Amino acid sequence: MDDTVPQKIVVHKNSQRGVHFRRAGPRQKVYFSSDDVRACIVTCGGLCPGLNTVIREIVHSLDYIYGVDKVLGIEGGYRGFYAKNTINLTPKLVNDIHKRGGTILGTSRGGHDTTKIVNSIQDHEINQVYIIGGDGTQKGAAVIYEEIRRRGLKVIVAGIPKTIDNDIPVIDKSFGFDTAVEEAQRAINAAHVEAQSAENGIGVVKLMGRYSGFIAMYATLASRDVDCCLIPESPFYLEGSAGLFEFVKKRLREEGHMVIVIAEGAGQELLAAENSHAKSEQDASGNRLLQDVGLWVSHKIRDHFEKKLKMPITLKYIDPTYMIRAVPSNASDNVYCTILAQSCVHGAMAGYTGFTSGVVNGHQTYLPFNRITEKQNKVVITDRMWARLLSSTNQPSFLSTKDIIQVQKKQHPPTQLLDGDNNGSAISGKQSKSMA
Ligand SMILES: Nc1ncnc2c1ncn2[C@@H]1O[C@H](COP(=O)(O)OP(=O)(O)O)[C@@H](O)[C@H]1O
Ligand SMILES: O=P(O)(O)OC[C@H]1O[C@](O)(COP(=O)(O)O)[C@@H](O)[C@@H]1O
Repeated sequence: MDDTVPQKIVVHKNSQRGVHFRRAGPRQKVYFSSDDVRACIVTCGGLCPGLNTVIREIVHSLDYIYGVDKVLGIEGGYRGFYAKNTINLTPKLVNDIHKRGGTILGTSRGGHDTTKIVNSIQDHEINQVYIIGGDGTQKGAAVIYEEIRRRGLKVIVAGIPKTIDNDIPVIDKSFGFDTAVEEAQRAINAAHVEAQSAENGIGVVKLMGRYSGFIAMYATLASRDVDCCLIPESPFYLEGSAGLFEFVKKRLREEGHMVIVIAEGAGQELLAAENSHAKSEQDASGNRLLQDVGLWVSHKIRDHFEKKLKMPITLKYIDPTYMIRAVPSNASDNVYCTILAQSCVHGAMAGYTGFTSGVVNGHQTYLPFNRITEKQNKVVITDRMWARLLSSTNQPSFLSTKDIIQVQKKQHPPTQLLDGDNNGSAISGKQSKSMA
């Protein structure tokens, strides 16, 4: 490895602007002339609008800006390095792909075998690896980077963070999130039309958000047709005077119809309590598989109103989750993907490695992988945005004063985001993943 440039990454809180970065530079420099670059791109984890746009922009930037024309696409996620063929990515081939959802390279969960992956990188004589994916993927990228260093290879590893859930910390937002919020409006609108047209009509819409309710929160705020938004960060309950059933009854009495938006990770503890023998299952990457809370809450509401209260309702449950995830990125996400991809290529061509490309407080930064994998971004239910949502829907907060104090303690740990300080207190929704 040629010259090593150790840099201290300082992250501090600035009262005006939140988290702010100084000299957030990665550590190694690995220089190449354009003629020598042989790059590859891989996409891993769940789908997200904008993946194709990022692939397109990496290929275009490498070719148009730096004259690099040897770019391989690794098919099918990490396991594609050792189990599949590669494809040559040319500017012409990728020209129109941003108009399509998904990823032209394919993706997968599990299958991260570091030795096989790095062997394959060596066999293909690849010296720039662009890795697009969520926190699991970026953890995988960090391991590949360490193995490359251990073997003393002259190979750059650069990441671009992806998750539709917007739960990657530090960065301003994840690409694809805006598109997801926009697309969710169509489902909410359909639920509203259905509910409005029936007697005691209730529309229930499930949106993605495994551990965080950002899509549900922003989709609710954007729509104005939503009467109640339920997210993983804000536990809710059904019975009692401040519970969901009572609120539904009140809204039906006042308005004659209502719409509930529920993030897929909400209320999982209620389902688990009812189903205590059910084995908790995981996907190939070690992510917990969720039970269908939308279906569950729909059944509960039906049972309560029709069987217990003998009150007729018309409930329609809409699950648009995969339809939302499959759409192409919208205009603003396309621009955002372009910024991330171009900056990532500039970083790699400037010789940096072991970084992921992200926008922080409006500034393009290169972040070490661990910065974005050590915790997860969550909706802070004692912050203004959630308060705005509560005011907008006028739904119950489902919280007592004691709960609020506990939430504040949990969500505002005393330590600031200074280097090394937050490792111990990191919250991880995907703890101790088992590798496939
Ligand atoms: N801790 C880890 N170390 C190495 N690889 C990992 C780790 N966690 C996940 N991966 C790999 O990253 C890929 C994507 O992870 P996954 O959790 O499915 O999606 P995401 O990247 O969107 O979080 C998978 O191939 C998985 O094997
Ligand atoms: O694609 P799968 O395996 O069904 O996973 C669905 C999950 O993927 C997500 O869309 C995003 O998860 P990742 O960030 O891990 O890719 C979640 O919202 C959802 O729970």
